[in-house]
Amino acid sequence: MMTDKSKVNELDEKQIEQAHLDDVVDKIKKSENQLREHMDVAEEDLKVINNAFDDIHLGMDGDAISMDAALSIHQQQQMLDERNNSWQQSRQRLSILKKLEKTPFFARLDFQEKGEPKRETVYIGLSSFTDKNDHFLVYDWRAPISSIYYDGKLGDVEYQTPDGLQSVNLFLKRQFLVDGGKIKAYFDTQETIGDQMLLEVLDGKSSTHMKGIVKTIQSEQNKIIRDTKSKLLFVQGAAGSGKTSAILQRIAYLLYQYRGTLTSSQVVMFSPNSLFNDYIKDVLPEMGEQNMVQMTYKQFLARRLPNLKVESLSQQFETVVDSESKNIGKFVADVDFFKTLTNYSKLLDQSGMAFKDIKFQGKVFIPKEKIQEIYYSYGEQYNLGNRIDATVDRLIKMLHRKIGAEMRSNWVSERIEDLSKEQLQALYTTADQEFKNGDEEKRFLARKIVTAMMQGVNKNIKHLRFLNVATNYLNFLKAVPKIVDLKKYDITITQWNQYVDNFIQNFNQKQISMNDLTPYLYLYDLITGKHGELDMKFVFIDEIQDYTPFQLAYMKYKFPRARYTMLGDLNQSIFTKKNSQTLLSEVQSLFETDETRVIQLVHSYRSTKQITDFTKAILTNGQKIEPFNREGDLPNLLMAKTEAESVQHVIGQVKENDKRKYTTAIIAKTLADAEHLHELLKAKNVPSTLIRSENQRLATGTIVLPSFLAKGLEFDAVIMWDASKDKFDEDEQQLVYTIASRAMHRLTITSIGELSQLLQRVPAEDYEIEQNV
Ligand SMILES: Nc1ncnc2c1ncn2[C@@H]1O[C@H](COP(=O)(O)OP(=O)(O)OP(=O)(O)O)[C@@H](O)[C@H]1O
Repeated sequence: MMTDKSKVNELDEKQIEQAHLDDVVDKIKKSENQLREHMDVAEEDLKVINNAFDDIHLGMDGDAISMDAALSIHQQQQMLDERNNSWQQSRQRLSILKKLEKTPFFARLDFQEKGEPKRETVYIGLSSFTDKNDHFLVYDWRAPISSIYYDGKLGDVEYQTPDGLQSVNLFLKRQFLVDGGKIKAYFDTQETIGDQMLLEVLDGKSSTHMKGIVKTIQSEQNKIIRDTKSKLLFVQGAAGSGKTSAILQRIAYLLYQYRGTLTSSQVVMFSPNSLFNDYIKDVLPEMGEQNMVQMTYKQFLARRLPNLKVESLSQQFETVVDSESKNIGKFVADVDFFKTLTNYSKLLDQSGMAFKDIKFQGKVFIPKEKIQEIYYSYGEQYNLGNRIDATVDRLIKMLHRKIGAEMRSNWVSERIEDLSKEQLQALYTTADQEFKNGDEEKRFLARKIVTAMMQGVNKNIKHLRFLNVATNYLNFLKAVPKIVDLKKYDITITQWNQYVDNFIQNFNQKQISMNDLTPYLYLYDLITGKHGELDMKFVFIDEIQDYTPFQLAYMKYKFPRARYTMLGDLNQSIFTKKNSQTLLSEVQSLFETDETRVIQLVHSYRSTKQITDFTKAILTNGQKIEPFNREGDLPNLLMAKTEAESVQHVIGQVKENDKRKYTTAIIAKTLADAEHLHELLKAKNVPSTLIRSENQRLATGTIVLPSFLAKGLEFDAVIMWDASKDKFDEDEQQLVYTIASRAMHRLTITSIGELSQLLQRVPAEDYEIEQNV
């Protein structure tokens, strides 16, 4: 209990803080005004320069341009760029100040540096703000000193500065809840970020876009955010433990830390699907930073093979694999297979590379045997990359010689004779081009015609179309049983041959599976000698459990100089199923041990304690999960006898959720299930939006979506549709877990007839059964 006196003190204290906040807001507003004036001036300048530009252009007659005018244009252009930049910067700063104006700071630290006589007080906010004497009124949350807000306890603490470790004695850590410039409450906390503040934040409603978490970053998350040493930072985190949140803050941190040397285009994030991209796209801009490059792994690869159709998410998810194919699936997804392919490519240095004829007008122009001869005429000191460059040079020279020969062929003379006046004019360099004699003119025209005709051949050579990548890949697949002892992987020769046949069949229909796509492109890169993207500095891979070790090895090859942050939840492997448990060790094998750091996040922040307890019980052999203490209803199970009854249950639950202002996502196992349910709801006049593909946007209101699109997302309320007996196989517990763990406040399970075996093992006290709703 607080005494009356301390209450009075607290009131006074709050007023003092409010007065300070008002003062800071005042200064921010002044600063905004100055910026606006500055922008007005820059805009005026831009207009003046632009007008002057027009004058110069008007002053130029014809194409004769004087040296003076050229210089003047150059100067004007420079001035234009400068003013433009300064205008852009002011605009950016202004938008940050606008945010700061609403919540100038969210924390305060009182401390004394070792060896300094005085105590200091600093305030922490979204961005630094200084008054005119360069005195810091607010420190950026990413500044070195701010880390003690997230990390340490009170007392002696340390933080990292550019000059090394700094020790301070921390007396006070205060958090503010600010809304519209008013301090609603403040909490003094002893430890790291207090639970009270976090509870306030987590109790809020979900939206179609993710929010930032700067005010309440947890100390374990802070480790991820501020790591600048590791080459590989591997984060295993339970569902809802803030992995995605932490990496977005990490990107903001890195952009701040390496300001001037790192741009947002040197940071790439691979995310599970495009829906998810849309979901997180506001987080960085809201922190005043630009978004990184963002794509899905499939987009990254498929853009290179526009003529091949790559298996879709839904196909990938719904393909039923028998145990034989599982072994092969595992084998071709492994790091060992990556190494096998790498070694095979070295053999191609000596012999065996397959080529295609270069054709011209449907006829063989340079036969593949000739190309092969050229290719292997280069000695051992050549590798695949410069061997191909040398071959291209030779082929282009051959092409030029062929142009000379071809000019004398009959079809060229005939073509020249048939040329109309207009066509002739188009070929001449100038309208009144003169020639010594008819022969010279004919030669000129013949060269023009043949060169134009050969343009295609020229392009094909330069684009390496003479390489037969498909045949090379096929040769490799066929050679596999000779290079690898397939028995070790429980694969028979017949099974392997069947697999190769399938690949061919698919390929002939211009289709390729996700599993085959990466090895195919890897071989492509090896034989064309393509370098990776050397400029990429940070690569983030979310939902790592859905990648195969082969794919990760390939990424490392594509971005050889980057630092990697990989995060995921081995409990949520919905595409690779059980194989993922060994993923960590396979990934680690790609990096040096002393460059690798593994961090585990075990606290789940998304869901109420009741929901987390329920979801935890689904996993028989899962990673560690600890619920955060936020209370809510027990998950409810609605059991129906018929489908019609179950639909009524869903409708009833949606209504109840609506009353509580919860948005509901109804998650069905497959796309077909989701479509079917959507129809059933429509027939009952219950409005809902069906999310059918990853290219759609999340809508507000009730949505229906298949499980594989729910990845990474969260909703106030989740209804799991049709968790009936035999709906899920034993090895699909991770999928069931993923679906259930999307719920923040309310989780409902429906079943028709008996309940799924996977849910029967959840202890009865973890949920309520409602038979007739
Ligand atoms: N430190 C924090 N402060 C406030 N909210 C947090 C914090 N950490 C996580 N959250 C919230 O918890 C929820 C889950 O976070 P996030 O989506 O980042 O988790 P995740 O580990 O990526 O989950 P999943 O693996 O299930 O996709 C989000 O609503 C996020 O805002």
